[in-house]
Amino acid sequence: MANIQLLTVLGATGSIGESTLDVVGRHPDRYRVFALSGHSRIERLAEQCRRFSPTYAVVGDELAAQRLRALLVADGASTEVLVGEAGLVAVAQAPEVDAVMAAIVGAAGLRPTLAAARAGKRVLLANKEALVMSGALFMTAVAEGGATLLPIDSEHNAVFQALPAGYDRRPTAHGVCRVLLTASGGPFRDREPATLEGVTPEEACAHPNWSMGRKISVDSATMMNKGLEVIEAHWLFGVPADAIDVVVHRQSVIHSMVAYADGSVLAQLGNPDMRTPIAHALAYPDRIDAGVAPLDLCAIARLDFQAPDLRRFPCLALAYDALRAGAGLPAVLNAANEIAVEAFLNGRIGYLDIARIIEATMAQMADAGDASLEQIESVDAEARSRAKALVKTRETA
Ligand SMILES: NC(=O)C1=CN([C@@H]2O[C@H](COP(=O)(O)OP(=O)(O)OC[C@H]3O[C@@H](n4cnc5c(N)ncnc54)[C@H](OP(=O)(O)O)[C@@H]3O)[C@@H](O)[C@H]2O)C=CC1
Ligand SMILES: CC(=O)[C@@H](O)[C@H](O)COP(=O)(O)O
Ligand SMILES: [Mn+2]
Repeated sequence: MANIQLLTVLGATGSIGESTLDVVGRHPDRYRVFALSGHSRIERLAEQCRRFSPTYAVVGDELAAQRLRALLVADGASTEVLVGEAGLVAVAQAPEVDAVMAAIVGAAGLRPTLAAARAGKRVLLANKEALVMSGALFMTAVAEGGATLLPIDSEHNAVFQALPAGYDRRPTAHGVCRVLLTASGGPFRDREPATLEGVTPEEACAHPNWSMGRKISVDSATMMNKGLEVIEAHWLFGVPADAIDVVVHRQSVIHSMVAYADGSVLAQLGNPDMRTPIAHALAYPDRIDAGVAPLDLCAIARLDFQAPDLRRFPCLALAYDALRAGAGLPAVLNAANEIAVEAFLNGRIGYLDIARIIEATMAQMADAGDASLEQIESVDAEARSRAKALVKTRETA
């Protein structure tokens, strides 16, 4: 029997957080929860505290902390409530913690995830934006902190499973030629761009295969999600942009592939349920029950593949551009995307404005650097402010 692992779940109230707690709840003999974090869903966080009795819960501000404390006192719970980024960093790097699930959405997760890496934790990385923003710095933190980095993103978890044991980010040394990331194509994969001007946030969030938070659902619709994943794959596996392909595979059954020098292509398959990569990373190298139904290939019957249409999905091309440009451009891309997606979800701009705003922000910040965390955060702040100004011009257009 493995030792009991003590876990911090950052972003516990979200889609990945809930799936993580579902898997953890199936294995009380393997996992205990040290800390949970939430942001707006305070009642849900209180319910999770009731179920998992963490030592700490973290929320964004003092008002939310007061609400949570009142709910916990009514339950007679002993969970202590911490506040803000300092609280997130504290529970990510606490000496007692073995593993940190990094499942906050967006740049808000950067500092706590970096703290977990620097403290040498087993980092279960869902928060792809943190890695996209700070790639070189983040991978240095993992190496210097002695952390174990395990990908949760379904494609990267699949690639990790298809790579040889002991893979050390040197593709040619291991006979790895290409990484093939599969993409569902999202809800608009069969639509002509000219028909997308007036699509609503609800339509964009209606992913054909996965149930996810709203930000990543819009990213899947624009295929910026795949663009972020190309950059994520570059940093995780040391593969250059030219050796990372995107293959549209509408069934989301093959989660990604690795092509080798001898012509072999290794794939990982499974039902589209995030509890599989979560359970894989939690238990690695063991295998545990994730509560996921077995894959029925005969019922699925066929698997389709096609090349992505970059005219239909300009965000994917912008992400390749940012990766090839290097330095701070991925952080600019990410920040502009976060602002544009939020504006779209709030009904302030149209769907097609998302790519236009990102492209214009990147053009304005072609010299952005990434030499330090402070520089990355200042690039992030400047890109947000420029993207917000562009949102204003499109709002009134
Ligand atoms: N969902 C999925 O299947 C997949 C997700 N990912 C990645 O995982 C991450 C999480 O995605 P997902 O679970 O879908 O997102 P959700 O929106 O469902 O959850 C996000 C989590 O982050 C919290 N949060 C939001 N804003 C802040 C903030 N400013 N400070 C601190 N915490 C905050 C939310 O709290 P609250 O809800 O209380 O407001 C929630 O716990 C993303 O980076 C996404 O790209 C990767 C692969 C698959
Ligand atoms: C589940 C997961 O990992 C998501 O990132 C998923 O990949 C979204 O699907 P597409 O981006 O392929 O539409
Ligand atoms: Mn993914």
